[in-house]
Amino acid sequence: MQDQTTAGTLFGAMRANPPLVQCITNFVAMNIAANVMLAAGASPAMVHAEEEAAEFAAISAALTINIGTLSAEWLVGMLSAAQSARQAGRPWVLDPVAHYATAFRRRAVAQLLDLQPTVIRGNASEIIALAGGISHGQGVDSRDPVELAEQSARQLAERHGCVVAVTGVTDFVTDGHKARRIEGGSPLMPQVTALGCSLTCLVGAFVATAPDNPFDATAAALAVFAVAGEQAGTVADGPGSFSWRFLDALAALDAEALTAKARIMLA
Ligand SMILES: Nc1ncnc2c1ncn2[C@@H]1O[C@H](COP(=O)(O)OP(=O)(O)OP(=O)(O)O)[C@@H](O)[C@H]1O
Ligand SMILES: Cc1ncsc1CCO
Ligand SMILES: [Mg+2]
Repeated sequence: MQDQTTAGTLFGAMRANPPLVQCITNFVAMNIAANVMLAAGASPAMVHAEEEAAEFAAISAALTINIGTLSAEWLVGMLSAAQSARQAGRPWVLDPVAHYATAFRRRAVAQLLDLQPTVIRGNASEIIALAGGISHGQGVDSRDPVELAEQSARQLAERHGCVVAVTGVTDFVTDGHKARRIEGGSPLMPQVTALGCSLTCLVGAFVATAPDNPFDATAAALAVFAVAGEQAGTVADGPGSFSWRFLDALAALDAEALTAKARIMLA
């Protein structure tokens, strides 16, 4: 029950003081991720240009970087923003979308990892490949179960001194020592594009709220998605209505309901 209470408390604190989160995400995710952040109670800003990304990171409470639709220009902005966040002592979250697919992405992720993300959030195929394992991912879509990525996540967390979250049917989060599984969500979630990217932004909002406790902050963000996703899934007719019902469920969720409904298990 302690983890559920912590998640509820962090959610309440985040909503009471909406953090400014700089989200460098992809063209597909930008709109849905901003709406997810607003519904959850955070304050997102999609700022990526190389001319201003670093300056903006210095005034943001957290930064999130997602390489979904990477270009050379965007990569310059990402690297300078991550450097700036580090210098300012702010947490930052990496979403290594399909990093295994091309040499350009692999190089970009290696450069970003050198800048020590606070949290890495990916699907199972991304996390397995990032730890050096053989994954079956196809483009941005996972083709591996979360259970197979758990050991990779623990290795990555130890190697990079960060929190690693793997999402899928049951999510997994670890800091290399402790670990939790978060149950919930809906099979409709992977049918709607960019919900994982949106979750990465929400992890940014939670680590902004609890920068000294990225493990519990990440678990809380995963629990918010698990509870809202499960609620939306029970009433949705398909991916279209799931999309708006999920936003409504997020907006209606509060700290008490999260504490009562979150299923965060020791792993
Ligand atoms: N089959 C499933 N059942 C329940 N929840 C799921 C399922 N698949 C994914 N989710 C949930 O969907 C959310 C997004 O996770 P997912 O692993 O699909 O991210 P992703 O592959 O990075 O997505 P994208 O790249 O489209 O943004 C998480 O909250 C996760 O728990
Ligand atoms: C579909 C898609 N293509 C690049 S990024 C993205 C969003 C899901 O990761
Ligand atoms: Mg993804």
